Amino acid sequence: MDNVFDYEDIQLVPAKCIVNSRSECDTSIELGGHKFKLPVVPANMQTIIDETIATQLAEGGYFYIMHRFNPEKRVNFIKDMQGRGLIASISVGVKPEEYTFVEELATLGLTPDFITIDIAHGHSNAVINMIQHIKGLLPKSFVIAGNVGTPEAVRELENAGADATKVGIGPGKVCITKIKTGFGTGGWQLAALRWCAKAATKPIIADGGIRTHGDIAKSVRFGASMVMIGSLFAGHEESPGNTIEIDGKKVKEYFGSASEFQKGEKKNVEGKKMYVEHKGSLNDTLVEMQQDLQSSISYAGGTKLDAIRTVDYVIVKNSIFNGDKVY
Ligand SMILES: NC(=O)C1=CN([C@@H]2O[C@H](COP(=O)(O)OP(=O)(O)OC[C@H]3O[C@@H](n4cnc5c(N)ncnc54)[C@H](OP(=O)(O)O)[C@@H]3O)[C@@H](O)[C@H]2O)C=CC1
Ligand SMILES: Nc1nc2c(ncn2[C@@H]2O[C@H](COP(=O)(O)O)[C@@H](O)[C@H]2O)c(=O)[nH]1
Repeated sequence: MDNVFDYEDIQLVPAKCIVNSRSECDTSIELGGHKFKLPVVPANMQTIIDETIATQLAEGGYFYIMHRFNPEKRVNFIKDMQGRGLIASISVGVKPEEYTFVEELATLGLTPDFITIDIAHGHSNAVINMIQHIKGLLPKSFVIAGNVGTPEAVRELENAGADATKVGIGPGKVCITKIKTGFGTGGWQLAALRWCAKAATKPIIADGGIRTHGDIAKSVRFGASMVMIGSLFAGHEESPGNTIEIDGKKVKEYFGSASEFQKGEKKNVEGKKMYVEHKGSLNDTLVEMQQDLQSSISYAGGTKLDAIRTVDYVIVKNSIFNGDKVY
């Protein structure tokens, strides 16, 4: 791979505007036969989403993926969501008990609309076997598999039956994989996304490294159908993390799914905890994201997300912000 770059190194080039108002621009996206308001999904992490937020998002027309860290709650969660006519979107791992869980769902006649296989190193037989297990027992569930960082991995997971793949090894804000292992797409996530998207025949979800709303448009430009975001969604009133005060300022915790705070032990730790500024309501952020993305579409010279996919771009090597703070 040559010519690597990340979000900060790229600017999209404006094209002639064809709308009179940004409100004419449509940010919606289709995934798995469902239409969602934004190509954005909050990370399936314990300090980002819980059952209440999942319900709020589904009712509001947004995509969501529930995390897998309260495994015993999943059956009732699926029943509850589908009982209300909402999509059921859950996560699984690859350990033996997760195979049993998928069998239990099939026996109960429960088909989640979306199942995400949430594993650090998704290019593995463990994930391929789980994709095949789910597809054998729950063929109507839309399976998202990951995480990966290479075209080979995308092809293998797609060939195994995955309906979408999730790209991003190590670019996350609370990730320490790159430091502890020396591997990953941290620092070149956007280029890795482009590399993977060229090989993909099914949707790609870009995961990790989004620091500004403009990064969502850049992800779409380089091949993402959907963008998974953790840190920008941390710290809201509704966010599950604990709130504390530091120097008189309210902050909320955000920790990695492979951190010792999640695992309850110091074994194979590849995540850390941080505190983020308290941000107000989640809905306000979603509305602002939508407005910013509508503006991106207008700069792309179109009325729909697809307009962004073909815009020109320039590489400006870390100079976009010219030393300024982002906000
Ligand atoms: N996107 C990213 O960059 C990363 C995300 N994470 C997140 O952390 C959470 C925990 O992930 P994960 O540890 O995979 O899940 P689990 O702790 O559920 O581990 C799943 C299984 O995979 C094995 N495993 C984990 N990592 C590797 C590896 N590098 N090579 C071989 N086998 C492995 C584990 O065994 P054993 O533990 O014995 O090795 C275990 O049997 C997930 O939510 C994941 O999304 C974690 C790191 C990177
Ligand atoms: N290496 C690790 N990556 C992790 C961990 N927990 C979550 N994640 C990944 O980060 C993104 C969110 O990234 P952000 O930049 O938007 O904050 C999330 O979706 C996971 O893929 C972890 O412990 N270690």
